[in-house]
Amino acid sequence: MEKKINLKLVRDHYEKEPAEPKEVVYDTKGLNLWYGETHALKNIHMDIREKEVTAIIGPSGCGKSTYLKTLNRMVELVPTVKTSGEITYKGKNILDRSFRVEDLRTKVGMVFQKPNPFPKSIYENIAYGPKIHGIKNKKVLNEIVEKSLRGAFIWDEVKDRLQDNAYGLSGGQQQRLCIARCLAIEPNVILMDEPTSALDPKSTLRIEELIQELKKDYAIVIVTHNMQQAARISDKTAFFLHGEIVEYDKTNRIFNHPRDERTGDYISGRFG
Ligand SMILES: Nc1ncnc2c1ncn2[C@@H]1O[C@H](COP(=O)(O)OP(=O)(O)OP(=O)(O)O)[C@@H](O)[C@H]1O
Repeated sequence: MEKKINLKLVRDHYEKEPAEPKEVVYDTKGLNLWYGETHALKNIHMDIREKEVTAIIGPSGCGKSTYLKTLNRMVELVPTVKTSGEITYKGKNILDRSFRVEDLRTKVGMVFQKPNPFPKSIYENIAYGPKIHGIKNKKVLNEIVEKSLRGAFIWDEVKDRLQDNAYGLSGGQQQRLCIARCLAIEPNVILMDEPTSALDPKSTLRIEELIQELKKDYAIVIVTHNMQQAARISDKTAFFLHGEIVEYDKTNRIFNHPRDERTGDYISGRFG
């Protein structure tokens, strides 16, 4: 017997899927990157949107960190690096030599695997960036420090010890301090390279909660080896393998209905 399709149900289903209204912050088109002879990124196409968490997953050496460091041009610190293709940030090609890297660094903050506070007071860690950008007024600096520490969920823990050295904080606190340091420059994007891999489960959970808050205001790109973390906190996931993107889609889709067998094998732990 012929099975009738209920068109109303089909329409309702698609209408529930919101169109993508969010602005594209980064658009990567045909990006290739070489470290000398090593072809580390191959024909990458990927857009990154505001107010979303984009996770990058894949086995060791597949190019995740390289891609992240290309987004703020940190990768150029390696002298043998060559690129082709383009990455536009708000419509401008950041790989173009005429694009001033300083302009990018004020809009794009980065958090690393190991917390890396400066060997200075908690207060100075936050005030440092704004001071470099010319803010001298003590009252304004105080406000920025408080707002940034509050934004990174760490104000209550440090408000009575702002002049203490940041090295006296726990690892999880140091990582939230580093996130607060990013917020102080009022970025649009926060890049995170395995930000919880050096933290205990409780501190990890706090950072994950913080990421969920931050995405209301920022585009967040996170490299993670932790599949549960990617599934819990990201809106979109890109699966990298041998320098290529195998699949890039909504996180739900990647984890529940991957289109490529290799994606399914990786997320279910069959390799990597
Ligand atoms: N500074 C460098 N000089 C030469 N080759 C490099 C350099 N950094 C990375 N590579 C190479 O580029 C490829 C991608 O490395 P990348 O660090 O981006 O991978 P990854 O997916 O982030 O790995 P992991 O999960 O282990 O951090 C690897 O083959 C790596 O050996």
